[in-house]
Amino acid sequence: MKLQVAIDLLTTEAALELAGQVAEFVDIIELGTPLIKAEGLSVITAIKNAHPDKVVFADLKTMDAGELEADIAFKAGADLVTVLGAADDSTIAGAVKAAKAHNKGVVVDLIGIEDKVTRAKEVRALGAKFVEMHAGLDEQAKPGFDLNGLLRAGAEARVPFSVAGGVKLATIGDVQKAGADVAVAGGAIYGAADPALAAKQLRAAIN
Ligand SMILES: O=C([C@H](O)CO)[C@H](O)[C@H](O)COP(=O)(O)O
Repeated sequence: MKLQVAIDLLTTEAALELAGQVAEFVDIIELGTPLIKAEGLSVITAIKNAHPDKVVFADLKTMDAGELEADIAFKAGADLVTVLGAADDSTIAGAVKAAKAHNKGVVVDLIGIEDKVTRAKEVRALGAKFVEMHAGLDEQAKPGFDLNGLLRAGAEARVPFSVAGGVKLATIGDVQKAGADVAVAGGAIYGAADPALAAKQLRAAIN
């Protein structure tokens, strides 16, 4: 299973610093949606230039204009971009078209989708490289939230998937047992007192 760090910080400077601390322990570096909104596509270029050997994941959460949005992110240096599962099939197909043109990939984020299993199969057929079983920061903050629903959906869908939703040291083993291809950890790394140690421990837990 691969490890993806989600950088939900707000400046390129802070993102570069965090990426520098944790890159050796992760496979994929995600530029979070708030970071891309704050800094623009230039943050993608800055991270790719600093870490050309890593997969750079631009969490665009595209909802429309799939081909156009994916194209500009790939041109900026992204290897993977996200499109929302709630988007029209034509939006997802458009992003996949751009990915094929650049030899890159589209990840479909199933945040907010009720029937994640059905939609996962549909978007995989449209050409998604993998789907993200995702509970966002707001959903995680609701009382009683846990990862189990995401893990069940991932195991049931039988398509390549990642899990994102507050994954931490105590839960990353469950993500791996569920058969995920990628575990995403944001707050567990960037919110830690020692992000490098947190990333190292997450990596060690899945090796
Ligand atoms: O995608 C995310 C969220 O929507 C804000 O951009 C997070 O990066 C993702 O949820 C992973 O972060 P954690 O949940 O803090 O692990």
